[in-house]
Amino acid sequence: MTTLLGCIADDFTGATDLAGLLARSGVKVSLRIGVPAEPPKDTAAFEVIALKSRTAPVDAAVAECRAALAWLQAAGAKRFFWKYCSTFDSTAQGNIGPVAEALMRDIDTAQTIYCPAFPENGRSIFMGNLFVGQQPLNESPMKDHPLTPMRDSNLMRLLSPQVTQPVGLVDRLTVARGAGAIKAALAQLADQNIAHVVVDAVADADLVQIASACRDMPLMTGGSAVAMPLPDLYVQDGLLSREAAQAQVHKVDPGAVILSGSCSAMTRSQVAQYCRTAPGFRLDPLALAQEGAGPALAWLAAQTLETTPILYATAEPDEVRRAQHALGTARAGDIVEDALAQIALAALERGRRRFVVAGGETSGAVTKALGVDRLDIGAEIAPGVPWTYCQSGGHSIALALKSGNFGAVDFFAEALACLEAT
Ligand SMILES: Nc1ncnc2c1ncn2[C@@H]1O[C@H](COP(=O)(O)OP(=O)(O)O)[C@@H](O)[C@H]1O
Ligand SMILES: O=C(O)[C@@H](O)C(=O)COP(=O)(O)O
Repeated sequence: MTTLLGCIADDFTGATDLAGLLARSGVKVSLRIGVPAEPPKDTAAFEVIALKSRTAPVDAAVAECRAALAWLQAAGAKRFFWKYCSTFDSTAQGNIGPVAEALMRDIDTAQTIYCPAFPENGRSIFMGNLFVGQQPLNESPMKDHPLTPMRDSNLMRLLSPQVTQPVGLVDRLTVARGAGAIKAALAQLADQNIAHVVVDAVADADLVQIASACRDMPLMTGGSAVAMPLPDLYVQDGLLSREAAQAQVHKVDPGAVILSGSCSAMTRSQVAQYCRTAPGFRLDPLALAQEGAGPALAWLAAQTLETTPILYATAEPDEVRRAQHALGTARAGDIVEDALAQIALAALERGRRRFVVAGGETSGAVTKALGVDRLDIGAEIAPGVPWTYCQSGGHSIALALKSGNFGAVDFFAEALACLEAT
């Protein structure tokens, strides 16, 4: 069917997060890995294109997102959603702002909103400041992220250097007055030529009002949660019928592996918890730089298919800094991503069909290595982390791509149990 909402996500965990939240309403959501080479065919009402552009050079990220936009326009979409991290992961150069401005130019629209709030996962925005739980972003563990350390909590200050046009705010006091007040505030800001508007939200009810106010905007931007109300609003508006829904039921053989390249605080606890009861192999970037992934691959080969081993580069911030100092930040990340990608392929060759991957960049590397081009969305393990199903090397496989900070401490065991139960 004609695509109603065309979504572009800057990383793969973000894409499954968004697809999972849209799918909660029961509508069909299609998730493509990278910009499809073929013109649109068999498209869904909600199309999500997953890119690995979060930490790419600005020009490359902009070019890739514009290509994704062109594909979604060819699929018939007139409304678009630019999905980035609920912790606004970006550098002073981008890529959130430059991509938004390029998309606005191509779509020919003068204003967009920025709302990374995700209350279910503890991300809220008040007076333009982003909080992670009770901590301002810059005091949260995101201050130590290996690739995009977040050292400011103010979204207007973070966004301004990334864009050429003025940045404004619709604050919580306005949002609390509902969709009409939000619309009026946006119109007033548009009269002042404010192109980029951060919108406060501290609870799901705020997001419903924001989505309601902005549902006809050609471009919305944010985390997944502000897009979640859109399917129901489109149904209310008569744009979509519930019949579009289709349950995704897939059978996937057993044999699982857990791969973690996330160094986020939550992933560190999850890895430590899982290692208490399961075989684990720690990947050290310095050792990988010298001897490659050989020892990890040999270790994996010695594990029986009945156990679910974990291979992880997950490390404390001081260890990450040591590796980055010795190897350079980008190279340290690439070495780890490359090793985990090789390990994923070896696991597939050895009969493992269920993959739990922690980390957005890591998920991008693993998914690319597995040659996956389209994912179906399955059961949600934790808010923002669904199981997904796809084909790799002629096999049906299941992939759970976990954002660094998502999931509870038992996430890995829960993910495996969730798949058994479906
Ligand atoms: N021990 C380590 N030292 C340096 N970099 C690491 C280490 N472990 C993982 N990395 C890199 O850190 C980055 C983590 O990013 P990502 O996978 O997106 O996780 P998250 O979802 O937590 O942001 C990846 O590029 C990964 O390769
Ligand atoms: O919005 C979010 O927090 C996630 O969907 C997301 O983008 C996570 O990125 P990583 O933490 O890098 O996995």
